[in-house]
Amino acid sequence: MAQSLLQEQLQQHGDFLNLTLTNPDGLAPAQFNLADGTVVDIWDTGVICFTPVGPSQKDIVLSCGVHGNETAPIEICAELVTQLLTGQLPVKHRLLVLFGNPAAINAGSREITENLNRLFSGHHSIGAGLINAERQRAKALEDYVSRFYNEVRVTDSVPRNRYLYDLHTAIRGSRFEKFAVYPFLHDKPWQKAEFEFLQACDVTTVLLMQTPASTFSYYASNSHGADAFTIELGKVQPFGQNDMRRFSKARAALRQLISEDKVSTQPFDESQFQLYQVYRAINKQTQEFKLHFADDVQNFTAYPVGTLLATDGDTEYRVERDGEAIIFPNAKVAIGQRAMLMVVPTTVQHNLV
Ligand SMILES: O=C(O)CCC(=O)N[C@@H](CCC(=O)O)C(=O)O
Ligand SMILES: [Zn+2]
Repeated sequence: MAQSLLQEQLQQHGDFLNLTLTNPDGLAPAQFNLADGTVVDIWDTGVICFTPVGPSQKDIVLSCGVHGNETAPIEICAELVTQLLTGQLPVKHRLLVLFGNPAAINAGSREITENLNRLFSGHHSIGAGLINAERQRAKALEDYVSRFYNEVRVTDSVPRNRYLYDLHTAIRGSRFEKFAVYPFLHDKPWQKAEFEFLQACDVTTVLLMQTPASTFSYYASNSHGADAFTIELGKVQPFGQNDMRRFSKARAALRQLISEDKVSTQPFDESQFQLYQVYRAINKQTQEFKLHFADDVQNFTAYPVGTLLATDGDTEYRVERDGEAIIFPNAKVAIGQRAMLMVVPTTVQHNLV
């Protein structure tokens, strides 16, 4: 499509998601300006960057569709991009929006060949000779994020803070409908301001990780020093079946984050949060891995000590500690990957700024 026609269509209808899904394998780079001077750069399919005219103190990355069937975050990001492109929402800070895995979104599936969210921090290149679309996309997404954060602008007098919010929905229901995963910070302190932002998004359950991971949020946090999170906004639903009212606070907070200097937040009060840390990760070792509870058991369900949770061949996994709760149980993962996390309540008082 000619660039002028593309620009006209995008500014009229703002349907970047449609453009992405009709070109899942790639899109030629394009650049144009919005009426207020904001520069719009399309870097690839599902990759769109907004640069405001004035100085910017924040570099914000919003991602969705890293798992193709997690539709609510895709609808939330598509709505934001539409509002920006059609001039309904001004952009105050530099913003990169990523629709992670367009082919999987088209297929309505979590992944095509491999779980994209296990391929970051270079994991896309581990395993000689293994090349597939998800590995290529993981590498490309890393490169786009690096390019975005490292861009030099003479108009910016202070260093810009980096953020990445990777939006997901979970396979199961959850005792706490919305929750965030705070990647391992290697002893750096957790950020009060980030808990406050999460609360503004209606997210008051946070899982504090204690080890590196191959996820997108850990990559942004560890490789770029971004305040980064995986945010689970609810349960997976097909397109059109999400009750968007359930995300009104998150949508409003994201709009404010993008278009205003400050997001309206409440001062951090730990008693308003449910904080967890990982007690142990259970990885799938064999094809016989089996969960011993029903598919409708919710994330953060705790069982009495001794309860059989899973078997993997001859290995039995039973509850070891009072309060130990399940999260992300999935028997269908590839061998060697995380099949379930066991989490326990914790506190952040000792390492918070
Ligand atoms: O519900 C599930 O089992 C998975 C939902 C999901 O995609 N979660 C993310 C969490 C990423 C993280 O640990 O930061 C994932 O598994 O990739
Ligand atoms: Zn996901």
